[in-house]
Amino acid sequence: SNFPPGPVNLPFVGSAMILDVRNLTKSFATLKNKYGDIFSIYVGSTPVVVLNSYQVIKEAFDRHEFSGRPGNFSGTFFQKGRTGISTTEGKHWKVQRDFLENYLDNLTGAGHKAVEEVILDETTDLKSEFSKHEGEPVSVSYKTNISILNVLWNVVCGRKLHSQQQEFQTVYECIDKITQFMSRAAIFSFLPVLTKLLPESITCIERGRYYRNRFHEISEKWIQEHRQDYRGNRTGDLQDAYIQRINQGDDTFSEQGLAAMLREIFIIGAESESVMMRWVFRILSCNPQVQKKIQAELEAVVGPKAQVKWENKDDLPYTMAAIKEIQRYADIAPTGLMHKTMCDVKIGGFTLPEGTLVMANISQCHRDPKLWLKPEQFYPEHFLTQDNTLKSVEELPGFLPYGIGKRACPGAKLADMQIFLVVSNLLQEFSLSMPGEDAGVIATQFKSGTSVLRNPRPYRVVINNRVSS
Ligand code: HEM
Repeated sequence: SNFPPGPVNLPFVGSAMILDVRNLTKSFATLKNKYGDIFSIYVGSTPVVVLNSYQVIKEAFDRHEFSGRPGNFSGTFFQKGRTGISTTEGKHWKVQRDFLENYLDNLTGAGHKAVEEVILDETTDLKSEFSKHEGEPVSVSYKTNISILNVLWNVVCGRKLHSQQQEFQTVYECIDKITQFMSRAAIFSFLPVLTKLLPESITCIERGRYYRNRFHEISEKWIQEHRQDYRGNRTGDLQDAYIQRINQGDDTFSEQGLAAMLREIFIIGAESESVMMRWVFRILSCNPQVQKKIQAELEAVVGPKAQVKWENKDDLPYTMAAIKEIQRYADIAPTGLMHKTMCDVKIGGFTLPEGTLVMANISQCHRDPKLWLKPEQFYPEHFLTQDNTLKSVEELPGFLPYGIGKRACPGAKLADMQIFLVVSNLLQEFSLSMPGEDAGVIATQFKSGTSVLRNPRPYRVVINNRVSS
């Protein structure tokens, strides 16, 4: 009876008639004006509570009571059930998540040199690929995806794969097809009956299942190979560290759990990084003045030839501000992943029963005129103080590219490091521009959806060597 208010719930379609499903955040803005920061909508017959301001999102997601996860169709489909981190909750989720978070914190913290070397190595390969196509309009996705996959491969398997190798190509194809399928299938979480009613040509479930099964076989094969290599005294990569926990008999650690974690890293991690890099290249190529400022700063601080290192970031406030502004402006996960209440909870004067689905309107935070001077524009100065130093996290409420609280992305530091090293080292050598016929409109392919990443509209970029041009 004390449930958050919202628009009318119609049989079968829920609130769909009044929501613009291709631009959910626009509909949420209208509903926020009518109902306030906390309201509810119905997706099919399922109520979903939507949180619409930084304050309520932070208040909720910092609390364990909001750390549940619904067993949604896409997540459980690709994992063949609820396993790993993103689809589990309670003790299993906490232990598995702590393991990944600690592992990645160590990797990107004091001992970050090893992973930095791997990223820099990939950046060098990327630069030589770009050199081959100087002056031509090119699509950068495939090339950047190779370096993203190779870095993740190194983290989990301790080795690099050549992009020409069959195994690499198979993994690439599986990730591509599975993520495409999951984004299309998000609606089945709320209307599972559609999987029975619609023909395969629309649901594509058979195809999704085929790639899902192939990826399961591959992840299980990696573990068998690692097991055969492992002598109990090597803690080089993530699999070694995880196998050590299995051998110790630690609760919730198993080969199946490791396989699920590997799939999650490659599906959630690689795809998020890939989408973010697509925005990086698009936004930078449309903003030559910002590139010039980054290049001037790099030249003054690091010099024209020396490789930019992670430790340089503290002396490069403008470069860091531009990268953060890309993350805000791109707003790749407008509603993040859905949460669920673990018990009956109270928030903002409302009562949410145990098991209520909760969605954060992250776009609202990234576009809030109370938090950002020019919310609809790309403006790196959002992240700088008046003295041109980088603002601290405390000065940036509403900046949530990785979510917030108990479920915030455990891969954030690794992704930040990779974006910084790629952007800074590339811009030192190259400038990015738009092909002549490109009008420079920065737009999304689809405005937004539920648990779906926002991609930029397909584009090409011209890469010019700064010395030769
Ligand atoms: C630019 C890159 C990335 C972005 C923007 C991003 C963003 C996000 C967001 C918004 C969430 C949902 C948070 C929530 O549920 O409230 C999330 C969850 C997650 N991310 Fe990332 N992510 C990125 C890269 C990565 C990488 C590289 C990895 C792994 C190495 C990773 C692994 C995960 C996992 C396992 C979860 C689920 C956490 C949980 O349920 O406790 N992500 N990410």
